Amino acid sequence: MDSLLKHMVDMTGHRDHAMLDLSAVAAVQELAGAQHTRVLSLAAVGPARYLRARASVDDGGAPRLEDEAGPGETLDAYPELAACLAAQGARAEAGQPGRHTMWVPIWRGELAATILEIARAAPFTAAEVHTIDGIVGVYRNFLSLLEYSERDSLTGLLNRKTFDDQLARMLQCAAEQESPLPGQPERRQKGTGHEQWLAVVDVDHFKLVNDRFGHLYGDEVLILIANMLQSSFRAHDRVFRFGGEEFVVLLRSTTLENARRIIERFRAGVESHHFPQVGTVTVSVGFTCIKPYDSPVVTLGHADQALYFAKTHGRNQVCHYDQLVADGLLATVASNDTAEFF
Ligand SMILES: Nc1nc2c(ncn2[C@@H]2O[C@H](COP(=O)(O)OP(=O)(O)OP(=O)(O)O)[C@@H](O)[C@H]2O)c(=O)[nH]1
Repeated sequence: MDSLLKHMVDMTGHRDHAMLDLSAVAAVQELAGAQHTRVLSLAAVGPARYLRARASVDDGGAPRLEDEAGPGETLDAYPELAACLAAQGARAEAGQPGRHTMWVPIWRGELAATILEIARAAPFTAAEVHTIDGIVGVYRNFLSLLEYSERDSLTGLLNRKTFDDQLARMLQCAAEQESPLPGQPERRQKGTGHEQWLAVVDVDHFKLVNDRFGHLYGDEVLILIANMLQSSFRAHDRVFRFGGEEFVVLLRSTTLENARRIIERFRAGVESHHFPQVGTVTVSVGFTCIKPYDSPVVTLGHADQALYFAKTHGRNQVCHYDQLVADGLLATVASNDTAEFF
C-alpha cells in the first residue's frame, strides 16, 4: 500500500505532461508487475491512424521520454487494440507464449488520444487488472486537468502559456537528432536542410467580421480556422492560439520548401473555404526559421515582422522573414517597428 500511495502522490504532483507520463508508466510498471510499459499517443494522419510512444520503461530501467520523429507505427499493426478502439472498449489483450500485452485506452468522451501499453510474461491476474484500472483512473483525471489548463477554451488549441516549453522541447529534440550519443548512428544526414519553423497566422480584417456579423459568427470563424490549422499540419507540429485572431504554429524538422508549401496550402485552403454567413475570410502569415541560439521572443519577433510585412503589402499572403531580410525588404520595418512588437 505504501508503494501505491507513493506513486499516487508522485502522479498527482505534476503540472507537466511529460512528468505525468513518466510517473504513470513507473506506477503501472511496478504495481502491475510489468516488464515493459509505454504511454502511446494515437493520432490521425489523413485516413490512417498512428501510434507514437511518449514515455516508456523497461524491466529494471528508469522511465524515459520518447520523442521519435515521424508519424509512428500504424494502428493496423495492432489489430486487438484497433478492434477495442472501434468498440470503445475498456481494454484489449493479446497473448502469446512468454508475452502478454494489455492496452488501456484513456477515453475522453468518444476520443482516446492516449493509450497505456503494459507487457509481461504471465497473463494479468484480476487483482492486477483492478490495480491498473485504479492507476488509469487517476492518470485520466490528471491528464484532463492538465489539458484544461493548457488549452484555449474557444478553439481547444494550445494556449500561449505552453509555448516556451513546447519550443524548448522541439529544439532539444532537434539537437539530439543532429548530435547522436556516442556510438549511436546519426538519425538524419546533416545538410539536408531540415529545420524547425515558426509561423504567426493572423486573420485579415477580423474586426470587420465581428462588426458586420457579430461576435458569435466571429467566434465561429476562429473555431473553423483552428480546425483547418490542426488538419493542415502534422501530428508532431504544434498549433497555438495566442489570443484574439492570432495563431502560432511550430513546424518540426522540415525543409524551407516544405514549410512554405504547407503554410501556403493552409492559406489557400482558408481563402477557398466558404464560412457560413460570413463567406470568404483570408489570413496573412509570417514565418521564420527557428535558430536555437535565438530566444523565443526574438524568434516570435521575426515571424511577427514578416506578418506585418504581409499585412502592409496586400494581406492574404505568406511572407518568409529570412527571405525578406535577404531581399532588403524588411530593413525599414525592422528598425522602425521593433518596439511595436515587444
Ligand atoms: N469574435 C471574437 N473576436 C475577437 C476575439 N478576440 C479578439 N477579437 C477581435 O478581433 C479583432 C481584431 O482586430 P484588429 O486587431 O483591428 O485586426 P483586424 O481587423 O483583423 O485587421 P488586420 O489584422 O490588420 O487585418 C478585434 O475586433 C477584437 O475584438 C474572440 O475571441 N472572438
